[in-house]
Amino acid sequence: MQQEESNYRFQVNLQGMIELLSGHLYSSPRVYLRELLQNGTDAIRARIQHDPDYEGQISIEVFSSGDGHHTLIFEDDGIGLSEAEVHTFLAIIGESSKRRAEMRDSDFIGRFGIGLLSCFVVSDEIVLITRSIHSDVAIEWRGKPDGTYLLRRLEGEFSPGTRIYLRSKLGFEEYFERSTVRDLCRQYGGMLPFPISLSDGMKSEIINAVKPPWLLPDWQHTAAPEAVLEHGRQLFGENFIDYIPLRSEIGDVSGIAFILPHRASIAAKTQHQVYLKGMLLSEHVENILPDWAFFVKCMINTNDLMPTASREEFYEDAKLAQVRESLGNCLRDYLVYLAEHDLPRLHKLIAIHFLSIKALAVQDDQLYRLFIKWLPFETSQGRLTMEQILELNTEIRFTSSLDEFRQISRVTAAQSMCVINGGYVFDTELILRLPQFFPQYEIVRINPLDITESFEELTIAELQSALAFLRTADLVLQPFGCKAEIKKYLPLELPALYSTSEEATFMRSVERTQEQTNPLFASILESLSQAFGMQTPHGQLCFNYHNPVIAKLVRSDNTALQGKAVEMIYVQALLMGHHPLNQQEMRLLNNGLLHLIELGMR
Ligand SMILES: Nc1ncnc2c1ncn2[C@@H]1O[C@H](COP(=O)(O)OP(=O)(O)OP(=O)(O)O)[C@@H](O)[C@H]1O
Repeated sequence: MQQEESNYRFQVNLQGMIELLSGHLYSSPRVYLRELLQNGTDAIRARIQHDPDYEGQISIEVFSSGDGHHTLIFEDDGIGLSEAEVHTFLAIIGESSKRRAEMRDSDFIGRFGIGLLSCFVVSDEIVLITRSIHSDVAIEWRGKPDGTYLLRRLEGEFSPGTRIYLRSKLGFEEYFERSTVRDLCRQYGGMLPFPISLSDGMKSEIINAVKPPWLLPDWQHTAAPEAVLEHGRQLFGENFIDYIPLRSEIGDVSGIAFILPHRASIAAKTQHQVYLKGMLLSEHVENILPDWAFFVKCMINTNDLMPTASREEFYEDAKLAQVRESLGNCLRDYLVYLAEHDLPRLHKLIAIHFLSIKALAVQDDQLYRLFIKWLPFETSQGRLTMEQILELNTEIRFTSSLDEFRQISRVTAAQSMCVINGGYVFDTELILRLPQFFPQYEIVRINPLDITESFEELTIAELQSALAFLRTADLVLQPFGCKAEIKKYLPLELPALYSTSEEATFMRSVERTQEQTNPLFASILESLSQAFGMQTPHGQLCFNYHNPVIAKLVRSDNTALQGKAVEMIYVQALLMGHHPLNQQEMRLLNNGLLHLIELGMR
């Protein structure tokens, strides 16, 4: 038997929708004012499509009724709504007049048809009085969060436009206070092109009268640089060192990038203030500039990027990627200009923001060629620019990790050997690219174990006298996976140098974790170290025969003293190389110290 089929319609539970929006889509109840400002602006822009000379405005009034509630009246003299439009656009969630074919939708900020619902987060009723420019009749619409609404035609004279009345919900009064409304209007609407007046019945003010100079046409030729920087200071509270105008035809983007007066971290992405068609989208947009541009803070307006429904970010699409590239090019062109025409300013910038420039030079040949000379690197002879390094050396030596650099920086410095620490971000990549631009230089990666090989050997007689000591040292060091060596090197004050390979440093950290972790993980790590074959010695302690204490120790016939001294020198060498100590080594240090104290007291 065939069942009869019936057609039903989906229903929307409006209360549920409001909870969804307020709990998940909107970051705060404050956005209700943003949505009102956006609808008012869109309505004026729609009216201008009919009358290009029209100059619209928005006015807001706030007052408190004696019962503790507050009321906000929001009025625009935009296009208004007819009775039929009220039924369609206000009563159907998701309907928006701004996606209609007859409207030039690129003028509008709204598009999803849900923004007005944000008013229910702060008010139990939305009362809207509107008259369309195409109709003589004004309509009153009263919407409730339970999904019902009342509609009536109003008698009397009304000029075209829309007025919205909101009464504060219990607990949401603060969002209606004059000072809050003023701050929110400034924050969201400070850059809107139409005047926004705010009044509390006693005092009235235009809250967006003063605009930043860079929003004026031709500002680059007319505005004084100090005035631009001063405006940046007021906006972001920083004394920026310079600014760069930004422009991208794709996305119709314009704005300004201020150069930060302090070093910025790559990890903490700079957040920019971004506007969409003059309305603040967010003060925390991170993805509008390339990753390397962490030395600037921007204020940007776009007329042609797609906001997400929360209206706090942009869709990560191909257009956004192109905008990012164009804005990156503005910054890049500025740097190139400085390199060619204004070196003092470039040096000032590099002194603070060399990391950004390194990030850029790594991926861009032209910038590499332009900037590499002035970029600073840490070397065993102190901080030097690449130009200074190239002047002093024909062979460019570097270590690829900070650990390795720390192991050898003191000894290499003492032999007047320049070794660059390639352990910092971008540095090894920059060094490896050198031969591409300076083929006359040879690049050598230094392994700390190689350094000891270049030290002066002991004479046969000296070596014979040191054999007993070396045997004792080997016995002491064996449990620590370390073998003893003895050579002559500078600086004299250094008694011994601990060196190890990168893999062995890794294995030391595995061993330390093994000590601290639970038995299961420890056994996994154990099998890992076996797989790496790390049971054989992986470190080397090279004693310095030039050091007077070592020379004496080698000649001593007190084996017990020699053993204790080797333990302490080993731990000291580890600490000097910034190698963290494991439990066994900690014990060695503690016992050794106590032993010394005891000796002193005897
Ligand atoms: N002040 C106003 N003047 C004229 N029409 C308005 C006004 N406010 C709202 N509307 C009408 O109500 C519709 C729904 O508004 P709502 O704010 O919910 O969504 P939207 O602005 O279209 O899109 P979005 O959700 O992206 O903000 C609008 O498309 C518009 O037609």
